[in-house]
Amino acid sequence: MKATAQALLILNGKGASNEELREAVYDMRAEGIDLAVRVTWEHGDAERYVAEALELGVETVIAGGGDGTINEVAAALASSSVRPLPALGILPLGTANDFATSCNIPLEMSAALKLAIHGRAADIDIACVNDKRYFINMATGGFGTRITTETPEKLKSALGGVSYFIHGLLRMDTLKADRCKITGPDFDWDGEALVIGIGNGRQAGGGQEICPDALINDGLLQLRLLTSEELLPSFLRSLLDGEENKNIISTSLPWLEITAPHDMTFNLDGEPLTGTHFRIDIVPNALQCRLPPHCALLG
Ligand SMILES: Nc1ncnc2c1ncn2[C@@H]1O[C@H](COP(=O)(O)OP(=O)(O)OP(=O)(O)O)[C@@H](O)[C@H]1O
Ligand SMILES: [Mg+2]
Repeated sequence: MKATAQALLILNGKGASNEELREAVYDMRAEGIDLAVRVTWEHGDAERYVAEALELGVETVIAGGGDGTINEVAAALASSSVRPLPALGILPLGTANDFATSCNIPLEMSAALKLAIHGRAADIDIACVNDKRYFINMATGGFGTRITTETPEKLKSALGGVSYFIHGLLRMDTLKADRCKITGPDFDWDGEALVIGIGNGRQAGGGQEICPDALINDGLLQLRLLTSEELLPSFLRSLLDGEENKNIISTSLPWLEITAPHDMTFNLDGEPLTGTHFRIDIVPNALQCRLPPHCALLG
């Protein structure tokens, strides 16, 4: 008979040398938890390990990494037809950890691993893009996109989440508005957008609350648009002051479509997708995720 693991941890190779994690894994095993660990080297590895986890029939698949790693694991689970699906656990080991932080998941390894294995699983939504890609946290276009795709690896590891913000400010000269059309149920907008945030979760770019009203279990996406009549410095100021800004359009929708005359790049949980047409649908209750009882993103 095949031995079954209770949990499989899919660890982004960038976090493989973390000693605190190693101890937390050994402690968990000492408690009798059958916890297997797999380490990724590049994009695509996580998907194969999710397939292995489904084959093993584990109760929990744990994504150890940043938003990109959570994205790969969540997408592989959401696109599977296996039922029941294992629950998703999260170990924050990325640079910004926007999803984990906004879900109040502890950053300390042993507490995070305990939650990932023993925590209560809540139904959560995921967003599907063009029927093939997914995001669990946020899709950003415009300014935010350039920040996250162009922040050099070295700056990222030296400064952590703050580096996105600083680097973004340094590159303000390269900022261009994207002309596009956005439609959804009872929603129609056409114009120049500086920043487009589509949130299942709330924050991106290392702690910036782009979609402050988003919930991960309401069956909706919060769309926030900064139109280009606004100058960026005053936008940043209004973000800091929490003021209402007349050039920010905000609405919540179960789906939306974006079309642009030229290629636009969206960042899906920090990983880029370029095209001229994006159809984004929320998939309600697509996954079960082990979250703290005080998770701010559960409605
Ligand atoms: N061993 C590895 N070394 C470097 N990159 C890897 C490795 N394994 C996977 N990757 C890549 O890492 C990216 C995901 O990184 P992830 O988002 O988890 O961390 P991060 O970007 O540092 O954190 P955050 O998104 O929270 O800022 C994916 O593009 C994936 O292909
Ligand atoms: Mg990332």
